[in-house]
Amino acid sequence: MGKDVIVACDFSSKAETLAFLDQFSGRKPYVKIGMELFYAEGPSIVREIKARGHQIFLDLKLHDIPNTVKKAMAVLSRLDVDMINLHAAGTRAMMEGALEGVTRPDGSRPLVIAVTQLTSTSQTRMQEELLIPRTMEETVMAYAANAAQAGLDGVVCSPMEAGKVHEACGRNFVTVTPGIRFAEGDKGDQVRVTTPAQAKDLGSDYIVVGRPITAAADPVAAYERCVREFTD
Ligand SMILES: O=C(O)c1cc(=O)[nH]c(=O)n1[C@@H]1O[C@H](COP(=O)(O)O)[C@@H](O)[C@H]1O
Repeated sequence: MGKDVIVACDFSSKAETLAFLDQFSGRKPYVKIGMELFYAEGPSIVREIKARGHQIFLDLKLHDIPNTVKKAMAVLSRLDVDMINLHAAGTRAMMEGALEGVTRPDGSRPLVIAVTQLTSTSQTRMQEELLIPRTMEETVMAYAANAAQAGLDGVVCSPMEAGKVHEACGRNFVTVTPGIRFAEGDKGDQVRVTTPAQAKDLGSDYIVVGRPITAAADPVAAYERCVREFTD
């Protein structure tokens, strides 16, 4: 399962995104389309990038009452994406609704994964601002257990928690891990951060990498460095 680098295409226009992807010439990186690009361009950007031969993680982080999420997922299921996410904090009922909604009439569906605690959240902020009186690891593990119980395929977490998630939920339960920086890189707003090589050693299935690739002087070289560090 996995062992791939997903490139977060956090751009605000189709033109910028396609120009970015064109630099990869023959290569077809796994692409994440998030809120910025989806809100700017709508479903057509998903179809266009899919038609170019990329696998797509649609990252809209749904979080609402179960019925609303189920209906939204049913609409999104018409897009041929490979992975889609929602917030585990929406509870098991919401996650079960999402799974039902995203399953197409022929039984097929993308991988459905739940965001546990954002990689930009520290344990201190989680405890003091979100009033969750547990350790980060306990919280991520509890959310992962809920996601597994709801029938989801995996979670978004930091590489630091990936090993424990696999121990508790099984090797096939997918860990998708943002918060990736090169050793010399700037953390920016990320808090729970590792390098691609550390993510590999910690057992992540997929790493999600945005600015270390998109803002690099040579994005293709940065992508290739991620692939080398994560998969070699
Ligand atoms: O669901 C996500 O993809 C996600 C979850 C999370 O906990 N942390 C996180 O950074 N992300 C996304 O992963 C990407 C990370 O981007 P960079 O920080 O630029 O590498 C962004 O598109 C975030 O929206």
